[in-house]
Parts: sequence; structure tokens; C-alpha cells
Amino acid sequence: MTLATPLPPLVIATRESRLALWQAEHVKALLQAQGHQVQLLGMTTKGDQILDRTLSKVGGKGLFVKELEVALEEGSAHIAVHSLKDVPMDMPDGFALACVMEREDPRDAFVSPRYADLDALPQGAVVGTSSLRRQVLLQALRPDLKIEPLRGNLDTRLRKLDEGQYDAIVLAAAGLKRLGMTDRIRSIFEPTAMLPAAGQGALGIEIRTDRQDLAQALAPLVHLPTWLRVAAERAVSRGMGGSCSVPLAAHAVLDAGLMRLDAAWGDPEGILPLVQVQQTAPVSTLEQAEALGTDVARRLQAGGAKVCSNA
Ligand SMILES: NCc1[nH]cc(CCC(=O)O)c1CC(=O)O
Repeated sequence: MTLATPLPPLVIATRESRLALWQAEHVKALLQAQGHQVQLLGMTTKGDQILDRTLSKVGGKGLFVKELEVALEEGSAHIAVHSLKDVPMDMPDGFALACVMEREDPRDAFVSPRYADLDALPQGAVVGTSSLRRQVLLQALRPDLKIEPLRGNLDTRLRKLDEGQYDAIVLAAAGLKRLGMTDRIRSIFEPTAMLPAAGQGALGIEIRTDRQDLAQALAPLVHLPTWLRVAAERAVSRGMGGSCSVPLAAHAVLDAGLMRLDAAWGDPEGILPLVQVQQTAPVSTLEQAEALGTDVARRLQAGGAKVCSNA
């Protein structure tokens, strides 16, 4: 599409980690290919500043998006690019998810200088991750492992591994792939072994709801199959109490109009057993995807999972 009059530049609000900048540059390039002028506005969020504590203890999701929303509110930026995994289930009033882009690998990766995969780790080995989901799923696979907190951006986490603080670390394959560090991945966990987090590997673009013109500009970047999958996954999270800090996994695949949604819930107290649910339904609209996710959340609860309220 060629535009008769040049539009003012679109400003993308982004965090300044290497991964966030890669993601913002990716969106910038795609929008430029659509004929838009695009600039980046880099900013630091609370989630980037708090590096010494497990995120679930200091507020969880939302820590990475708040400052970007302030920029949208003030008009210093027009769109915000997020890893969907970090975006709260319900956007604050006045903000909306206008675009979900094609998903990168949603799986988790095993990274270690010495060991090829989880099975190769010796008894009692130290594995770094701060995700409650990964912690619970790893412990279910290997009760002997010592799981230690691991925070910081990707480079920091890899450095801590290289310094010998851990025998292995587990993180999202998507981040490593985007930053060209695929060679650090020793093995990938299939979702059957470690079910991914809702939205993992997918990017979302947020706008102010009063800027529907921007939604139009973003429409060419939408990847509907990804949006349907993450809508179902996020509906599971919402049904389990939204953005609070519990070990929760939700992963959907879509094949010829049929969606299969897997979910797992772990007790934050570590007492109740893991609850797992799988459900399949025809899905071609966001409403159907969300209905499937809501159903799965109900079935998790029927299986003993507790809705949380510390959002
Ligand atoms: N919680 C931080 C975060 N948010 C998104 C990703 C990875 C990229 C993605 O899921 O799109 C990561 C790092 C990780 O979990 O290892």
C-alpha cells in the first residue's frame, strides 16, 4: 500500500534489554516494509531494575509493561512491543492488544557447558531458573535436582552459567534463537516433558484503545493462528486467577482448524500434586479459542487446582 500523504513517524516504546531491542527492531523493519516511518523509544522498566529477587515475589507480570504504557498514555510513543508471556491477562483500561505476531519456538531450552540434556545431569546437580513453572516441572522430572534462582537478562543468565554458578540453566528457546545464540542450546524440552508458559515465544503489540487507526496499521503483522493459540493459553491463565504467581503452563497447537490445548497447574506451596488437563476443540475465532481456554481452566479447578487471588 502506498500512502498519499506521509504519516508522522510511528514511535515504538521498548525495554532496552538486547532481546527487547531485537523484538522492537523486528517490528520496526516489518512496519517500514509497509511504508511507515518508525522510531524506537527505549526505556527501563521495574522488571529490568529488580535483579536480586524472584519476580513472582515482587509483583510478577506487569513489571515489564507498566512504564511502556505510561509512554503510550503520554503520547511519547504509539505502540509497545512485548513478549506476550510478560503481558498481564487483562490489559489496563484504555489499552488493548492490537496485534499478535507469528510465534517463534514456544519451547524451553536446556543450556549447559557440560551436559547434553536433563538426563545427563548427575544426582543433585544445580539448575538455574526463576520461573515457578519450570521449577515445578523440572522437579517433577528430576526430584533430586537443586533448583536455584536465576534472574537477569539473557546475557546475564548465560554469564552466571559460564561462571560456574549452575550445572545447567533452563530458559525460553525463543530468546536464544532471536539473539542468534541457538548454538548455546544443548537440547529442547518437548512440551510433553515441559509444558511451555502461556504466550511463550509470541510477540504482542499494545496500543491505546482510542487509537484504532494504529490497529489498522498493524493488521498486516497479525498472525491469526498464533493469536488463536495464545488467546486459548491466556484464557487458561485468566481462568486461574489472572496474572498472579503460580506455576502454570498452557500450550495450544492448531492443526487444520482443530486446537489441542494442554495445561498444567502446580501448587505454589508444593503440597498438592500437579494437575494436568488436555482438551481438543474446533477453533477458528478468538471467541472459540478463549472458550476452550476457559473450559480448560475450569477442568484444572475440578482436578484440584486452586484459583489464585494475589494478582
Ligand atoms: N520472563 C522473561 C522473558 N520473557 C520472554 C522471554 C523469552 C522470549 C519469549 O517467550 O518470547 C523471557 C526469557 C525467558 O523466559 O527465558
